[in-house]
Amino acid sequence: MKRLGVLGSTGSIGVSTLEIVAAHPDQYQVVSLSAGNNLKRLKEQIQRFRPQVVSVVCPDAARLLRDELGPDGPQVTSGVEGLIACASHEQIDMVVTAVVGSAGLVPTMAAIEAGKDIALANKETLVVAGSLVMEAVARKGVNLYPVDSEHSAIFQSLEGHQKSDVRRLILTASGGPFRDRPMADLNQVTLADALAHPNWDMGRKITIDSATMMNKGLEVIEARWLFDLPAEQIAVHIHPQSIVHSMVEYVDGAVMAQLGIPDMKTPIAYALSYPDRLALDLPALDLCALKNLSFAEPDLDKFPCLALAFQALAAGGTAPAVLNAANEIAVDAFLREQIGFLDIADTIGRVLDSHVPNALEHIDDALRADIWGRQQARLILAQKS
Ligand SMILES: NC(=O)C1=CN([C@@H]2O[C@H](COP(=O)(O)OP(=O)(O)OC[C@H]3O[C@@H](n4cnc5c(N)ncnc54)[C@H](OP(=O)(O)O)[C@@H]3O)[C@@H](O)[C@H]2O)C=CC1
Ligand SMILES: CC(=O)[C@@H](O)[C@H](O)COP(=O)(O)O
Ligand SMILES: [Mn+2]
Repeated sequence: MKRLGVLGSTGSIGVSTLEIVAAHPDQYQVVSLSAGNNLKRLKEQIQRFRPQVVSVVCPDAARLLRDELGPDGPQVTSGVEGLIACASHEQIDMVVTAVVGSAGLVPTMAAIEAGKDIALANKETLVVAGSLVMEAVARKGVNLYPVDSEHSAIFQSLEGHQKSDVRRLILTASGGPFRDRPMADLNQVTLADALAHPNWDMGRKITIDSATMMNKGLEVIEARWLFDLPAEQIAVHIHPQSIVHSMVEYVDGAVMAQLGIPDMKTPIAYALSYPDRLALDLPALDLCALKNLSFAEPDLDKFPCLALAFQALAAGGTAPAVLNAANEIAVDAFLREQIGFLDIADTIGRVLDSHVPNALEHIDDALRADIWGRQQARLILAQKS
């Protein structure tokens, strides 16, 4: 029996994780659940999974929930302290980090410091402080398994091989909803257009990241830290079908890939059950029905966010944390329909260009850069309105 903490249980990854748990009650038990503001869904999950501790963002919501659940309910916590409590409860073996954004960093670090294994969906954690997170993982001797589909594919394609034999990692990208739109049209696209991902059903923030291709930029930085390889050995290929989830090219020319239907349950389950495989009730990949699997270089002029991510990775130190912070603010403004699609990349580029990176020696350096990047992005957005 593996005992789980699920951070971000009310979101897309969180719900898929709990569906896997529900299908394998003899193998997984839920110790903690953390939500943001979706109390209705959290209450349903509490009924179903009977956790010992839960957290929500607002203290007022926590008070209401505590009153409603009564003395027989779980411990109800809130804010960052609540996330930390859900990440480090003594009975937890593994924490699934499915919170969105840099809010995932502090609880993920708390889980690592408490000796928990990590199933990492929250890519922003590695973007903001990858070197520090991976140093903590090594120091505490815990396991960190990727949930992100591309990184799970690379993890699987690396099994049984040596890092020194890798020529490059090839991350596949769908290209998002605007892959085939002329660049000149991108100033007119709507929120609804950007939320219409061609292949994946995901939360709103990552769906916009896919439309700008910042998602792939964040994933390049995530791969750099997860697999300890420099940016020069990480390539991105547009693969519209999202069937080949990513690849590893070896020095002898062999290319190892992982294929599957685009459903996050497969990589989530592998992170939960590694090195075993869980039986999942998913449709098989119908190889004979695949008429075309294509690959192409990304267009960095049309998708400047991807270039900005490479720029931040090359700058190092606090630059990726600033890139991520500016992206979170700009995407939030786009989701509120306060800015246009092209304003996202413009804002991030201007924030990044005004940043002089500092060294990342402590988690506080990353958190300070995160705050600074948010402030700068808000200033730029205020000038736009
Ligand atoms: N969805 C996918 O297929 C994939 C997602 N990922 C990554 O996984 C992470 C989660 O993505 P996804 O599930 O799509 O996102 P969702 O938006 O669907 O879910 C996010 C979860 O985090 C909670 N949350 C949001 N903000 C906060 C906060 N400040 N403090 C605490 N909790 C918060 C939400 O709570 P509530 O809803 O209750 O407000 C929700 O439970 C992201 O980092 C994403 O990049 C990676 C690969 C694929
Ligand atoms: C499912 C997953 O891992 C997402 O990160 C997905 O890859 C997004 O698709 P894009 O390739 O369009 O960014
Ligand atoms: Mn991904």
